[in-house]
Amino acid sequence: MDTIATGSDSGLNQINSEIQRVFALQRATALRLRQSTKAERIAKIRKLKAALLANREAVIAAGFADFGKPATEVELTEILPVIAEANDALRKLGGWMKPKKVWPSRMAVGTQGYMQYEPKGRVLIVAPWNYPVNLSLGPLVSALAAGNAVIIKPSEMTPHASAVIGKIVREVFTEDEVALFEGPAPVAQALLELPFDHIFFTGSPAVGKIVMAAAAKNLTSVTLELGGKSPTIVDETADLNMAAKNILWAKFTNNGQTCIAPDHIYVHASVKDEFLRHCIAALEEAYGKDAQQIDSPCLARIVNERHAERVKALLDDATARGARVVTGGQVDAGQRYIAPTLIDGIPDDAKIMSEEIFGPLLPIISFTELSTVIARINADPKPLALYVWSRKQENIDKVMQQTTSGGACINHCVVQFLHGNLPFGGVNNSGIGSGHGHHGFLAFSHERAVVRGRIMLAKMFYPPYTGMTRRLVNLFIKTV
Ligand SMILES: NC(=O)c1ccc[n+]([C@@H]2O[C@H](COP(=O)([O-])OP(=O)(O)OC[C@H]3O[C@@H](n4cnc5c(N)ncnc54)[C@H](O)[C@@H]3O)[C@@H](O)[C@H]2O)c1
Repeated sequence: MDTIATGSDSGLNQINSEIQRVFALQRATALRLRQSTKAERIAKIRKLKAALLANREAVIAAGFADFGKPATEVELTEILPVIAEANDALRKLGGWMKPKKVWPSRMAVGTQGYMQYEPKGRVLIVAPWNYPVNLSLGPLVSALAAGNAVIIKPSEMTPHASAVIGKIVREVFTEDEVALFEGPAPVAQALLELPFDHIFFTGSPAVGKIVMAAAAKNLTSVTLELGGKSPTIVDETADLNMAAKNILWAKFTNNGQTCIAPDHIYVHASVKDEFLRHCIAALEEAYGKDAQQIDSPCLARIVNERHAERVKALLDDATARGARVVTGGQVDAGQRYIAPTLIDGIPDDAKIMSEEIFGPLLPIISFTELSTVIARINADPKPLALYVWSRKQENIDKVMQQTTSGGACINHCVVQFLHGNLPFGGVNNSGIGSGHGHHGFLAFSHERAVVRGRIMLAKMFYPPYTGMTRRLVNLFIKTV
């Protein structure tokens, strides 16, 4: 599929007919997979895992070729999460697949009820570029665990990663089981016209809306894993050294191009200077002093020129409006490099305060009243993640009870993604539904409600309706 040039109308027509052919082919497979056993699904996940490990060096090379990503970071953020997802499914799939019995409710006395987990059928996974392997193959594990036929559309922005993902998929699966179509947005749009049984999309809220609108035409269910601005709060009681190190690790891994990276920091005014000193020390320890950082082997690059310009424009806009660069700020357009940058004194109307940054810029905003921070967070679209650093339970409770976000960490950042027993997802603008572990299995399954009749109490309500029927209904209304 990747050999077809998608830039021309004829290329797009060709890929469109390929998409239709594979989608039609997957119909029979999806029907057959309804009866797939635990052993069959496990065999597929094992093969996928083995192929990923066998292609480990190629994945590392792709990460470097696409955006200069350090090998350790590729292993930590691209390979390890998929292996963890696969191992979790391998260990627990039997339990997940087993029908779950429920007690009869009062209205259903005399019956036996259970939930049966069925594969949704033919599912589409659309992935972004920032963790291309993790966010294609992670959901693929869940889709296979649930017994689906799958089409994957990776991002066109990381072509080397897409090529490796395609190679792995073709090594392990026949196209009726799992197929992959590379290409730009029109390829995704051609896929979105098809009546898939589920779409699992990871990307921006703007494209998420396009996906949901397209899905609505076929009443296809969606999981939308989106982005946004994830706020981080550091109060006056926080362990500033630990907070600085952890926040900067979470922010500058992948050069800030992480959906759950701390987007901006609210720090209590009384500890701001000390926190900044810890941040500068932590940056120097991780990447060297300001001018040396460009040569650090631990910093990835911005994915392409367009994004490098977008991030630089956010920085320029903020400084033009009076913001101060605390550290960083160096730009090397040729290398798509922007230094890890802390910015202070940003006016509220700066673009960086409303757009998802998705790059190595970290605004630091001081506060004196926690309630004003909470009000600001609640005035913005609901974030994907929220982080609070504090040793005061009252403050933690206040933040956790008065705000919302897809996920949250207290005295930690980003590890909610790695916690396989928690649902990973957003809320409204940052996403709909969730993935990972059992929640990923459920996203790709239909939870079918089944009732088996035993004692036929419903006959009390059969017509012809008599005074007795009416009295029984009234009795139920009072007692149910
Ligand atoms: N919630 C999460 O798990 C998560 C993870 C990673 C990234 N993200 C978010 O993803 C965004 C960055 O990734 P991106 O730039 O690749 O996102 P994107 O929305 O631009 O693209 C995602 C996918 O959608 C496709 N696409 C682009 N335009 C389309 C269109 N008009 N119609 C149909 N499909 C289209 C792309 O080809 C790509 O495969 C950020 O907002 C980030 O926060 C979220």
